[in-house]
Amino acid sequence: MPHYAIAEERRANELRTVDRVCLMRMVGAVLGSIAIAATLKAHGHSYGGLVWVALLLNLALWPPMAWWHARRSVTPLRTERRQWVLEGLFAGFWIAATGLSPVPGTVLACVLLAGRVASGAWRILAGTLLMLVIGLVSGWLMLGRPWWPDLSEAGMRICLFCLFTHIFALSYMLRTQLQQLQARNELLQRQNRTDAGIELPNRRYFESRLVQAHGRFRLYRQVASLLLIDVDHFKEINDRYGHQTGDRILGGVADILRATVRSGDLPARYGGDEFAVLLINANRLAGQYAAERIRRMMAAYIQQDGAVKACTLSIGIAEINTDHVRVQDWVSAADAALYQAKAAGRDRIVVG
Ligand SMILES: Nc1nc2c(ncn2[C@@H]2O[C@H](COP(=O)(O)OP(=O)(O)OP(=O)(O)O)[C@@H](O)[C@H]2O)c(=O)[nH]1
Repeated sequence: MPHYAIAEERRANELRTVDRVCLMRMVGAVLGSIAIAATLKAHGHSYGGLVWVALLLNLALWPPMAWWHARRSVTPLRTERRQWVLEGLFAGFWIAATGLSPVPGTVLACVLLAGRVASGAWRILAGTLLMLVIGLVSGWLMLGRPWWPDLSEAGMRICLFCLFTHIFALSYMLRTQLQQLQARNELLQRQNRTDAGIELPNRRYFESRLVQAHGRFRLYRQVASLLLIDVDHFKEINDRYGHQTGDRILGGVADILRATVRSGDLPARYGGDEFAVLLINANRLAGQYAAERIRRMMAAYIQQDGAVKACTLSIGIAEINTDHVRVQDWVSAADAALYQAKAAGRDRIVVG
């Protein structure tokens, strides 16, 4: 992937995170404002209207402003983290404004800190806590040291409702994120074991399955056969008809392999113009039938495609046996059979 594409993908990921954070910020701002309003309504007459205006601005302006600022930034996540720290100041102020009342204070602290803890950004968390203390102390002094330890039952209920809703919303968001991460992980795993050109399993994955089949034979004597398949004179096909035609023929071989094997078996691209098939519960005779089917289908495909005059396959087969102490011994046996098929004139099957 070119460098600029990686940078673009990273930015797109960061913007998605900014959107998610903004959503949680809006939820937190609404719930926090409800808890603050419930407390102010009971105690905050001394402040006058200014504190309500500040609350309204904090609720209505801050989340969209923070979102807009982060999205416009060259480094959206870094900007977002700075905003997280700044929010500590706001929360500290509101904890002071609610007279250090423990219940709304807990709601505000939870709304502020839970997301930071979930993201594991410990330095940001430390910065946020510092700002919270600064906001709390300066706000408390500025507002005349309000001290309202008691809260009405109705206020308490509202605050508990806000706390519950926030925990619920955060859990739901984390669950959604986890699901997306799992889906992405599965996609990466699939890509990691697939040959991108022709959508067949790649050699690395194939070899891991060979190891399993070898282990099952040694433990339970479960028989298996390995087919190594090579396109004959493929270099000539490339040279004569061009690489695009060559690629199409390789795609055709892949389709044939996919169509021939049973569900438990595994076809793979072994490298270049070489393919492999692992046949589970198949002895050499079953392997030979499968190989013949593949050769017949290849002949039909070449005739139907019409792009090249002739293109054949050589196939070496090895059924696993007790001489194959290592997996490599089994592969070497199939390789030797393939070599014999080539040496004997190609377009044939040799059972090792
Ligand atoms: N078009 C195309 N060609 C490929 C690809 N991978 C490998 N090749 C070509 O496949 C050819 C393989 O040639 P060899 O295996 O050396 O020999 P061959 O011509 O097939 O002859 P024999 O195997 O001896 O019958 C090389 O020319 C590679 O460049 C691919 O993905 N697409």
